[in-house]
Amino acid sequence: AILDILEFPDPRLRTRAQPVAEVTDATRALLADMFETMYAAPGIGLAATQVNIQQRLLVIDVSENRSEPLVFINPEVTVLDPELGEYDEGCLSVPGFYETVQRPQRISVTALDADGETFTRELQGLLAICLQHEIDHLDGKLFVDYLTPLKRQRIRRKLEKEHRRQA
Ligand SMILES: O=C(O)C[C@@H](Cc1ccccc1)C(=O)SCC(=O)c1ccccc1
Ligand SMILES: [Zn+2]
Repeated sequence: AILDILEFPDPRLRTRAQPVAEVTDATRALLADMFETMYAAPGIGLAATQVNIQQRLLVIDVSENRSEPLVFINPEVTVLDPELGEYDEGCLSVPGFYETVQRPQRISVTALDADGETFTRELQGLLAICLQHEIDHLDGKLFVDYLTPLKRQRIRRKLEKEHRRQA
């Protein structure tokens, strides 16, 4: 099913998600809905917080032909190279805005997969950037938090106006 994506400044986007205690069939059903929702948006990532599920799980597919789905449950990141890279990030919860954000370029991640198996993987480039963006969502953080207060306020005002118009 395609799930509703919460939009900034919805306060529910600011909650800190809880660790997944056990990966069950219900977890896998949620992951399937999140992939369907992400591909339909379209997006290259989606965190459970964005669909108002406060669990530490996320999906990513940065491949050109949308054929490399990745699942990260209870992800833990360590920075391998502190050098920062810039990328014009977008966010399905902040539709229509792309802003430059700096993040570490090379990281290692340890997480559970959809079978509940632990894995560790080194990531770089867009995949590393996207994973950090998704983990921020699980911590109640949005990419607009890295912008100046003035830019963030302008984006909030434009989206609030859009939401009023749709009401
Ligand atoms: O809100 C999200 O988490 C999804 C977001 C992920 C992301 C994009 C860029 C940098 C970091 C994280 C998006 O997917 S926004 C849409 C987007 O970037 C895109 C959509 C279709 C094709 C390619 C990119
Ligand atoms: Zn986002």
